[in-house]
Amino acid sequence: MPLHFTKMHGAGNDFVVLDLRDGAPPPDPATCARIADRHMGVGCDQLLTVEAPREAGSLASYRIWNADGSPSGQCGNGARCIAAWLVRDGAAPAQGEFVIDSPSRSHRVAHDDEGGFLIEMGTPRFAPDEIPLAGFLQAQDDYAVQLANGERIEHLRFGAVSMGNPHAVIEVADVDTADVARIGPALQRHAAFPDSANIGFAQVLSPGHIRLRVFERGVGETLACGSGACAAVAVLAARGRIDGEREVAVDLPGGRLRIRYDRHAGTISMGGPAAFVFEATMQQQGSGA
Ligand SMILES: N[C@H](CCC[C@H](N)C(=O)O)C(=O)O
Repeated sequence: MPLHFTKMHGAGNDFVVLDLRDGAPPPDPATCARIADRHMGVGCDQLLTVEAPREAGSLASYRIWNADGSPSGQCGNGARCIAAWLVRDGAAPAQGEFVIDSPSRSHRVAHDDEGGFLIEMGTPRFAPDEIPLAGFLQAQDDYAVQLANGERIEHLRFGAVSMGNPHAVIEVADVDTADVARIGPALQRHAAFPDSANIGFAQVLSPGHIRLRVFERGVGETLACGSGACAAVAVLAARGRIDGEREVAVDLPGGRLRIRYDRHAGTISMGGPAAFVFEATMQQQGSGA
């Protein structure tokens, strides 16, 4: 049965969006992975489904599957693309605010003045059992684990937080030379992260400006990670390395996201772009594809 989809991206983090508001079941994880495959399928970092609202006052809900078929509780760039998709569909207002809900919480959405969206991303959770982070009882600004690096053992320091999905944040002197491809998967596989994690590598340029690269759970390094940008600001603000009270510019390889951490309310909001790339219909691949 042909499958209609919309290809979108948020700062280069790309998505296949399916409209399942009629109640049709989402593709199983193996089919999600086949759709996400950049050679045998459409190709995307995540697959997003638009579904009926789960919370009162919400216009729609969305769910998230990574390129390997694994589900996630949050996708910041995906939230902006779902918002843009609903506005273009006429299901959300072209001005003013509205609410959508992800697997982890409801999100108030507003239009920004650059054609993108501001998304309330919720409260960062630092307690180890909320991340989850194993082997630590109390929330810390700084954790340390040992990683095997060939014959050597290296000590890695990081911050950790949940934005509805698990994140580690490693502060580096220069994101361009950070060993993302080795340290990212090694820390994901560490016993400290029983559900794996998205691994951010953050370089502080000033109290209001950071650079970030993210090795995402279920994908690998992406051009941008919205929840990762929120996680980096939360961890760095908790350490006093940036001024979370004002808007922080987070420059990722695919573009800039604007993050504000209201320490009094304890909530984080994210602003950034959402782009449509194409609409298409794919033949549902049978077995052997
Ligand atoms: N890989 C993430 C989901 C997508 C997050 C990212 N694309 C974003 O914009 O937040 C996870 O497994 O938790």
